[in-house]
Amino acid sequence: MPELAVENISKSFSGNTVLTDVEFTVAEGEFFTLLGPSGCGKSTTLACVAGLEDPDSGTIRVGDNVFFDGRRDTTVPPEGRNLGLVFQSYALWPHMTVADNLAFPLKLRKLPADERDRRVDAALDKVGLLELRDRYPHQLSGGQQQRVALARGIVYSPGVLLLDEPLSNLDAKMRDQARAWLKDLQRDMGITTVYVTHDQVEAMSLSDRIAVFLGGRLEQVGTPAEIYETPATPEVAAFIGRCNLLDGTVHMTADDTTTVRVSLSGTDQSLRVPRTDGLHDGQSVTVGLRAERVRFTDETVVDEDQGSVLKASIVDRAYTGAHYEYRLSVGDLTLLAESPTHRAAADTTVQLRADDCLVYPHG
Ligand SMILES: Nc1ncnc2c1ncn2[C@@H]1O[C@H](COP(=O)(O)OP(=O)(O)OP(=O)(O)O)[C@@H](O)[C@H]1O
Repeated sequence: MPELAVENISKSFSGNTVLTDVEFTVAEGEFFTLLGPSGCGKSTTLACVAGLEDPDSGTIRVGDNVFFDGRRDTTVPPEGRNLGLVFQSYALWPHMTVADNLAFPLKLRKLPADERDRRVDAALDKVGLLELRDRYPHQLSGGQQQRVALARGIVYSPGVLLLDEPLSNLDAKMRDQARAWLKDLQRDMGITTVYVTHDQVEAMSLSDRIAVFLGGRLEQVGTPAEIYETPATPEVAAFIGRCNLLDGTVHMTADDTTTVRVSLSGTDQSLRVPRTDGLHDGQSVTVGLRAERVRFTDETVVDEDQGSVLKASIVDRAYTGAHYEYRLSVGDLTLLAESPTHRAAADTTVQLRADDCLVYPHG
């Protein structure tokens, strides 16, 4: 199966720009997720790939098959793209049985009846619902309806499977089960998949690679580990997980070999961050620091190559079951921390490893 290439697509609705130069490729058999907050343009991107919307410019193709080319005014209608589509609302036809729901797209493709039956049963078998083939949608649970919708998405062996928040109608427990099941199905079938979600845990656990969308632009494309460990911008860092963003100024001396000092705005305390080529004395930076990397310590000093300790006060703590979430104040700054341990004292010190600091120079 060839790769899906989306090149420089832009889109506005009534003069309101919702996509700007969006560009990504999805490799054969890859599970690729479009992740971002509500309204950032994920569904519009998927709709452009599906042919339900036309971009204003750019190109979309699968291998040599051009679906859309803004320069040539080429656009292939959705039914000519051979894509499987599954939406959040399962959109099953209520008056048709499960089997008829699946057979319908095959009828549209004019497949003979015996071939239709064979494919319907094979798809239902894949999602583990063969025995429910003669039921109507209202006789199924939400999770079963979602599986039928997925079976309908794969029944005609599409080149690419497009899924728009397919699990978000399920309760939390069912969603966990469905996620594992969906991942297994995708891997077994080796089908190239584009998945839309605003749920970062879902994106991290399902995807080979994630494209992070913010405000109609693609901020970063990478593996879940890349996105989490080395977010390209402070905005991506803030969107994924719980990340502190602290502004400050670099103070560099000739003795600084591995780390440099950053004096933080809002407090008279400083951090040590890795010395990198792009940094110079006096430079304004934003330092990103994940909440779970803020560690309570009883030490008051630490080797400068390792990082820093800050004096902090605990303002608030919440027990989540897996860990405690702390809100700390450091001068006028607020610092979020996560820890499995309970700290009772109001005043504390926290250790921040230089290697855990994500440094974003301004301008
Ligand atoms: N048909 C339309 N007409 C006008 N504006 C639209 C249309 N479709 C989408 N938009 C706007 O485009 C922007 C992006 O919408 P889109 O549905 O792609 O976002 P999303 O990231 O998928 O959000 P959600 O997770 O809430 O579905 C939003 O501001 C939305 O209001």
